[in-house]
Amino acid sequence: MRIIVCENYESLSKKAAQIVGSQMILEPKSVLGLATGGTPIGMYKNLIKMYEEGLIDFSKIKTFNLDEYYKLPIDNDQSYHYFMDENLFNYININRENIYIPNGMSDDIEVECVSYDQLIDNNGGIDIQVLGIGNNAHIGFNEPTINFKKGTHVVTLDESTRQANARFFNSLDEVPTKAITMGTGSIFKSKKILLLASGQNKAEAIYNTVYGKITPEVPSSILQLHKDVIIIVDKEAASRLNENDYELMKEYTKIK
Ligand SMILES: N[C@@H]1[C@@H](O)[C@H](O)[C@@H](COP(=O)(O)O)O[C@@H]1O
Repeated sequence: MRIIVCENYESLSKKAAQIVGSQMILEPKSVLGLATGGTPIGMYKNLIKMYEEGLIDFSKIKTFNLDEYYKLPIDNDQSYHYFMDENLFNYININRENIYIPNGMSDDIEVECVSYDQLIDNNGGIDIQVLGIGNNAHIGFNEPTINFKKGTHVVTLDESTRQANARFFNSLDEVPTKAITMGTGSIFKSKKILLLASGQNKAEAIYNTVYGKITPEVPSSILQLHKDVIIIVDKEAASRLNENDYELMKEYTKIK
């Protein structure tokens, strides 16, 4: 596990985009695993900027998103399909056929789950998976539970997750109660994992991710066993980590 602590959210976002961008430059046919939530928005802004400057090209890139709400129409402005269009896909030269997001509207959700994992495998697996983290240490929508789920599945959202995500909806009642998510197993199979966290409210989840017991009650703790994980956090999210365990990236605050 490599931990990079950035001065603030802005430098964290730049650093994350540089890591994803360098993967794309080295392998223009990369398969990217993408995340939603507030945290990766800054990284997406930086990737769009890098694309506009001609540094990176999405024409041969494939993307797989982690999750989607269950039975929320994709044209709803809170769906993750909508989020991805608004925050990345509408501004880059990605081929729409290369975008994969779980279909929470599927009439046969079991088939949807199995085929999503097969699609990832058939495309050679994910080269770099971007993750945010919930306050309760969920990754994707893998909530704290009694066993790590292997593949893509439907999950009932924790009340705390619904409350945290209610800020994007008009009211808590509108937040779906279920979601479809890649399993911790599907996430773990990614060749490289980039976990992003910003703010004091993520400090405990990051502490438990790095030092905690590996348990499905802290879904992100499984990352301790992965061979290539980079955690990028700002100072607030890193506030409970031991300084000897991380690299401080002061210089990234100076990049324009
Ligand atoms: N399913 C997403 C997660 O993938 C994300 O990591 C989490 C944290 O979101 P935020 O970055 O807004 O704190 O929110 C949602 O629950």
